[in-house]
Amino acid sequence: MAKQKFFETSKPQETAVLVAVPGYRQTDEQTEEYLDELAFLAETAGAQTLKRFVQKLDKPDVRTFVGSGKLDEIQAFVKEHGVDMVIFDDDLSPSQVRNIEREMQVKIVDRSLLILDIFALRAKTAQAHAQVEMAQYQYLLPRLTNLWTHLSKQKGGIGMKGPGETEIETDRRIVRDKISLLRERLKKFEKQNFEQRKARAGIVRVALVGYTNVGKSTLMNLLSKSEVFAENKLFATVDATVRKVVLDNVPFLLSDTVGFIRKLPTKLIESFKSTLDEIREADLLVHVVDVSHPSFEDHIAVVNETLKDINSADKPVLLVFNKIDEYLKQRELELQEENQGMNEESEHHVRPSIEDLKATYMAKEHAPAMFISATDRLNIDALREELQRRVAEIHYQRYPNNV
Ligand SMILES: Nc1nc2c(ncn2[C@@H]2O[C@H](COP(=O)(O)OP(=O)(O)OP(=O)(O)O)[C@@H](O)[C@H]2O)c(=O)[nH]1
Ligand SMILES: [Mg+2]
Repeated sequence: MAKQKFFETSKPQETAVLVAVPGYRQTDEQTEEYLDELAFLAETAGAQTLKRFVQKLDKPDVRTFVGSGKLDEIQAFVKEHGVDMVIFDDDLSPSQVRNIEREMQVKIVDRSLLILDIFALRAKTAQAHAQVEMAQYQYLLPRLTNLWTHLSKQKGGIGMKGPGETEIETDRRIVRDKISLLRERLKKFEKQNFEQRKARAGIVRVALVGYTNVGKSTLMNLLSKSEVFAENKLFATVDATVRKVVLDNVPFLLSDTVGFIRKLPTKLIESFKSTLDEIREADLLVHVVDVSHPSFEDHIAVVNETLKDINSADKPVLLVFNKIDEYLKQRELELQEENQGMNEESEHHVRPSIEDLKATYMAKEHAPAMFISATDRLNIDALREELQRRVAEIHYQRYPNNV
């Protein structure tokens, strides 16, 4: 494993261009933000973004996703700069991939493939590896093309770290066999998980959920004094981690889970069944939000939608706004700019104070919302207290006599 990592990082960085086809209702600001996120995903996977292409269309082109004029424009740039891959902000149909590949003769990567690639890099346990591999095979099955096979052998790199080049080049039947084999392996893991969960029966379970890169693992480490990998990249965590935490004599299990992201197909998330089970079986969800992110409200909506998709929308939630250190820093800058009259003509405005935000969210959710900084340890005691209060409540509801 370590050896392979070393090999990957020592490779020259791959280059990419990004392509988005926003509908007419999407604002330019949103499009830019979404592309920022896609560039961050590409960077996490190890590719440097050289240019972004945007084409506003009612609906993506059925054949080639973008119109033929745009395709020519992209191709000219790709040729001129020797770009390694074209990354699309949406999922492409197998035939779209084939058509675009035929024209461009470079790697075509869509959003799911990029995310799967990051998952493959990040998976640590045998179970997570098997889950990612399963998702990759399912993704690849309808997309096995000659060019793909050819390129993967030649180039390797992003989108090609998949289930091994040798398998891709063989026919679909072998891939299908591989899928059934993995399914059997995953079943065994699930049986083990089930046994583990039986052993944990009775103890209150809390799951950290949220958009990717919001600070779930950092908070997990802080609350459970463990050492889960946290880093400023997307999807640092792919495996579920569970730790026992005791707050003022009240024990509970805390689990860290894979982050959510917009446009993540539920089918793809579904292959992370063990992580999702941690969420589905939790008594309380701690929804962590990166309040310093300009689109944090969109992120909250994405997480709520995803929770709905995995049938976990009706669970009690404690909303935790993290990174207030960064939020306050940004606000300070905005206030300074305002005082200096620097942003009169721009639409830039100062974000609300933490107190105002708190009032808004508490009114909206009818429940306490916490505002913390996991790295600067701000309001962590208050969070611990609230967490303990909520856990104790659940515990006593379940065991009324055990006071
Ligand atoms: N400024 C600031 N940064 C933070 C805070 N909490 C976490 N971070 C940083 O945010 C980045 C992401 O943190 P993680 O804990 O890996 O986030 P995560 O939600 O587990 O991310 P995934 O596992 O990728 O979904 C890291 O660089 C952290 O150091 C905070 O309170 N303030
Ligand atoms: Mg994490």
